[in-house]
Amino acid sequence: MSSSFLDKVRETACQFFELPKEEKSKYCRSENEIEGYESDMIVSSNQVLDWSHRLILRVFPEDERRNDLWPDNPPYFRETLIEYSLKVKSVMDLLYKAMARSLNLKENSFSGQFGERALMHARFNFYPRCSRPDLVLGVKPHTDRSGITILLQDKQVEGLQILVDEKWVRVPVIPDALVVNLGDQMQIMSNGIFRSPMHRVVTISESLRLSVALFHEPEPEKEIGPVDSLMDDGKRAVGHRVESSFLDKVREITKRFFALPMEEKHKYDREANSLEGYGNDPNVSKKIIFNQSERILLKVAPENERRIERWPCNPTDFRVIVESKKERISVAAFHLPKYEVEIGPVQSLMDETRPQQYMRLKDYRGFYYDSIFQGIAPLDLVKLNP
Ligand SMILES: O=C(O)CCC(=O)C(=O)O
Ligand SMILES: [Fe+2]
Repeated sequence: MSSSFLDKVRETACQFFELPKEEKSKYCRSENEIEGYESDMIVSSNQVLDWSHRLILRVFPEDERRNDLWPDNPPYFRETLIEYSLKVKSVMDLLYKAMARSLNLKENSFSGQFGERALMHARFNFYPRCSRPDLVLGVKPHTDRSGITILLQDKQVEGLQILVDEKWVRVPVIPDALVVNLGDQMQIMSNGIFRSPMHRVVTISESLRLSVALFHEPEPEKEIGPVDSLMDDGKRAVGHRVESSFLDKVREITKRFFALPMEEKHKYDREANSLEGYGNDPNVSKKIIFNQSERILLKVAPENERRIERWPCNPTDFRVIVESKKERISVAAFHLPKYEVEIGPVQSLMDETRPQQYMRLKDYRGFYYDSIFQGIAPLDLVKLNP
């Protein structure tokens, strides 16, 4: 979608919210209905309100549009929303397929659950300036109930935050990027592998903020559920398609190896200049705190680079187990670019407002170990203008 088209969507929404109150109230939400225009801004002592105005409209199925609630003003509101929704829908279709493929599922495992009459709702959010941002939120913490939500954020003003490990993390404004959020129904269909994150919108006193969210969800009569192959007997998620009995074996040989007497484990010791073998953190700096843990690190692929003499023969099935599912367990877990290949930020993720943050580089290992010597985080070594 072109930058100018996304600007047009924002502009259209803005023009609606700028209409006089009486004009907007023609489209007011009635009690017990979802669609229409509404604002939560009546201040009440015992109700926690959202500091926002919003307009909610069902866009699909087409024959369920409440045309009486679609604004006539600005005049191109309708065509802009329809064009935008169709474009977003095709992005969503791609995402459902890609997410299924990433779990080795059939492409239609998720999209096939939505039905012919899947719903798409548009929610236009308008957050006025707020003199006490410490007291109110733009939107209270919630998860979306959708499959996927695609959010067009304000071009300049941040506000969205996501709860990650019990901390609120800001979602940055990247002009012309769309934010993809997964909703509860995606969490259900993926048997908990894809999460529907808790998020909220904070208010600020300096500027108003606008966002347009499109929510896509299955047709209400259709039963949805976790994709069969994402469940094993104990109904645990095994999206990686490795049977849980095999995972138990991996845990067991790992435990048995570490339970061996020290002399036995020392046979596989890491040599001074090598990463592979048994040991703990290389003791290279006084500044950093070492992990109090033992580990054994083995290169599994490429196959001809394995140092087989470092692979334990005890427990006897160690080599067989590590080897037998190599692609699924070890390679996927430690997948690195080839050391000779230069990597760097993707060009289209950099612009004037978000200049290049990290240098282009080859063989990150060098930086990684240098950083241990210097007692700093490795990413700080490769960050530009820290
Ligand atoms: O305004 C935003 O950035 C997010 C709004 C939101 O979470 C929602 O409409 O569900
Ligand atoms: Fe949301």
